[in-house]
Amino acid sequence: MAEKRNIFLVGPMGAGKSTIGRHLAQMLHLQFHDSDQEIEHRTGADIGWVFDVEGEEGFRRREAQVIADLTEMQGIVLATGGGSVQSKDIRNFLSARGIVVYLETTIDKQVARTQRDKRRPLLQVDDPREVLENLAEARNPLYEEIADLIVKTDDQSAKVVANQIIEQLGF
Ligand SMILES: Nc1ncnc2c1ncn2[C@@H]1O[C@H](COP(=O)(O)OP(=O)(O)O)[C@@H](O)[C@H]1O
Ligand SMILES: O=C(O)C1=C[C@@H](OP(=O)(O)O)[C@@H](O)[C@H](O)C1
Ligand SMILES: [Mg+2]
Repeated sequence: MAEKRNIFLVGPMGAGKSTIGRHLAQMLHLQFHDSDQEIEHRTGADIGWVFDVEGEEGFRRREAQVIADLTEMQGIVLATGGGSVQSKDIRNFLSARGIVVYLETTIDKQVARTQRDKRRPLLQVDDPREVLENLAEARNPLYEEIADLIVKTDDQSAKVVANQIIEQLGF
C-alpha cells in the first residue's frame, strides 16, 4: 500500500493548531492527534499538573517522546504544542515524517484566544503578552525553518483555514 501522508501543525499558543487540526483531520478522513492531549492521556493528569510536578523540563521530555512516537504513524494530522520546535530532535522528526504547516497569527489574537483558558501554564503570569512576545522572538524562526506551508489564522474561522490548507496542499 502507498504511504499515507502526515500533516503536522506548528505555531504559537492560540494560533489554532488543536482546533484547525481537528477540522482538517475530519475533512481529510485522517486520524487526529494532539501532543498535549497524548501527554495527558499517558500521564492521566493535565498539562498544568505535569508542569507543577515535573517542571517544564519534565514536560519537554514527555513532549519529545510523544512526538517521536506519533510521527511514526501514517495518515495523521498532528497538532503539536507551541514549544515543541525548540527541540532539534523534534524539528527533525517533523521535517522528515510529514508536511509541516505553520499556523501564523498576531500577538493580539494569541492574547485574545488564550486569556480565558487557564490550561497553559506559561501564560499564568501578570503579563502574558510579554511572554508571548519573547517566545515569538525565539520560536518564529524555528517555525519558519521547518515550514512547508505558512497559513495565517487571524481573520478566518478555523474551518475556513482548514479548507485553505487542503487547497494549498492540493489534497
Ligand atoms: N481561526 C480561528 N478563529 C477564531 N478562533 C479560533 C481560531 N482558531 C482557534 N480559535 C480559538 O482560539 C482558542 C485557541 O485555539 P487552539 O486550537 O487551542 O490553539 P493552539 O492549539 O494553537 O494553542 C480556542 O478557543 C479556539 O476555539
Ligand atoms: O508554547 C508552549 O510552550 C506550550 C504550548 C501549549 O500548547 P498549544 O500551543 O497548543 O497552546 C502546551 O504545549 C504547553 O502549555 C506549552
Ligand atoms: Mg493546542
